Amino acid sequence: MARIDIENASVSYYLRKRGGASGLKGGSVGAQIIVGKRYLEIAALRNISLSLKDGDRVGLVGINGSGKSTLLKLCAGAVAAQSGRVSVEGTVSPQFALGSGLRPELTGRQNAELKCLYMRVPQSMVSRYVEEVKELSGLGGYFELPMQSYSAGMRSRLVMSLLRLVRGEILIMDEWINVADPSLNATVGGLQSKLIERSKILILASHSRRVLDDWVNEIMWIDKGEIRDFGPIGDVYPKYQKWLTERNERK
Ligand SMILES: Nc1ncnc2c1ncn2[C@@H]1O[C@H](COP(=O)(O)OP(=O)(O)OP(=O)(O)O)[C@@H](O)[C@H]1O
Repeated sequence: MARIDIENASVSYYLRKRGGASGLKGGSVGAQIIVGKRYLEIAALRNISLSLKDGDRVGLVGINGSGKSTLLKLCAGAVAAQSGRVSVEGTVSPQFALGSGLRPELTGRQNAELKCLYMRVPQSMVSRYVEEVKELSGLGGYFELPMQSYSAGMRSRLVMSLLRLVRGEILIMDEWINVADPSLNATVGGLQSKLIERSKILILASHSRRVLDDWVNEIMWIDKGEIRDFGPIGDVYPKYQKWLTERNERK
């Protein structure tokens, strides 16, 4: 049984203030910037409440900077709420930031081993998983060379293949991964589908209606760090789309 219960949670990022406050007034995207004496506060999420249980498949929509990734991070325990309550039952497997923490001086294999550590892969399964990452990546001998010797496409192959390390009951995805190389696309797509089918709760942020239609049944619309609407995809998505169109016309 997996559950996510969030009550009235707010998350802000704090930045040290440099220079004056002029020019910091709102743009058309992003959270409100609150100017303090020494710090700037970016109020990324404000009073969020939600309750998810087994079988829930939720898509997050919202324009750039509305707070989708921050909400995913909150559910994954990667950021803390400054106020409110967050309770998560079940193993969480974030798919976001697969490429973060990789080190160019290490080989593909060493990076995959390091990633196993970050993603809490049980020790007994590490060598099998690393071999599977190697197989998936198609990098062959390059898997044993430092990542700094890879081409951009080879690096992205390594990152995509790390998807094999994602496990858990609660699957948290920041965008569906589409790979530039068609020879890897079907494999990565298949891997993502399998992960979703096995998960108990799915939260997927995406700007693509097609991806959302395929995988979620409910939509949460986030705007300036607040939940603007939450419900069946057929109800909420058209409202969001209409709002987007009107917003673009006003520009
Ligand atoms: N590490 C950070 N430090 C400071 N501010 C941040 C940080 N991460 C996000 N923010 C700010 O928090 C707000 C919400 O950002 P978030 O990344 O959650 O939005 P998003 O909806 O996922 O955006 P996008 O669709 O562009 O990926 C934005 O105003 C952003 O500038």
